[in-house]
Amino acid sequence: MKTLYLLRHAKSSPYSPTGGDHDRPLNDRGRRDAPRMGRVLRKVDGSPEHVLCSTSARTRETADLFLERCKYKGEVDYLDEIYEAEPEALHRAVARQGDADRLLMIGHNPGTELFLCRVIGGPEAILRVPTCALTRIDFDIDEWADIDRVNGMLVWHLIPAVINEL
Ligand SMILES: O=C(O)[C@H](O)COP(=O)(O)O
Repeated sequence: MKTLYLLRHAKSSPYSPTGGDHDRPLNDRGRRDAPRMGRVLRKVDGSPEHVLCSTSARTRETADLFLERCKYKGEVDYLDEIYEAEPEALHRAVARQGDADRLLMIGHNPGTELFLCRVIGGPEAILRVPTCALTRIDFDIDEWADIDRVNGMLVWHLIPAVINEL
């Protein structure tokens, strides 16, 4: 079995030090939510085995805060192809992964939401993915390349608005 965790970056600031979208950092809410969600993953399931992350500043900052609290000690693959990606590109990035059974991918909307809805076999917009939402999907497969073969099973879907009330 393979487990995929999808994390949309935490809330970002509209202001970029360079003027470019790629360089926009998180805002205060995002910096508060990302470590809280990392702690939740550590408590619920433990740390992932491997991490894929978009190269943007907001996803990198989310990864730093989330993974520190999650106590993840491995490598992070920062991939340009995840930045503002279509769901097909996210699918390709996951499908070529190797041995890790528990993979975390940190990306953007609308791609993350569309990809999630597709892999669980639902219509588009069956689930809303706000910033810093974290979702676990299990696949009854031995290789990530077989991700097309079965629908993923939605195990849980956590959003900061709920987590922050606990
Ligand atoms: O996930 C997203 O919607 C894009 O990365 C844009 O980010 P933003 O909604 O924080 O501006």
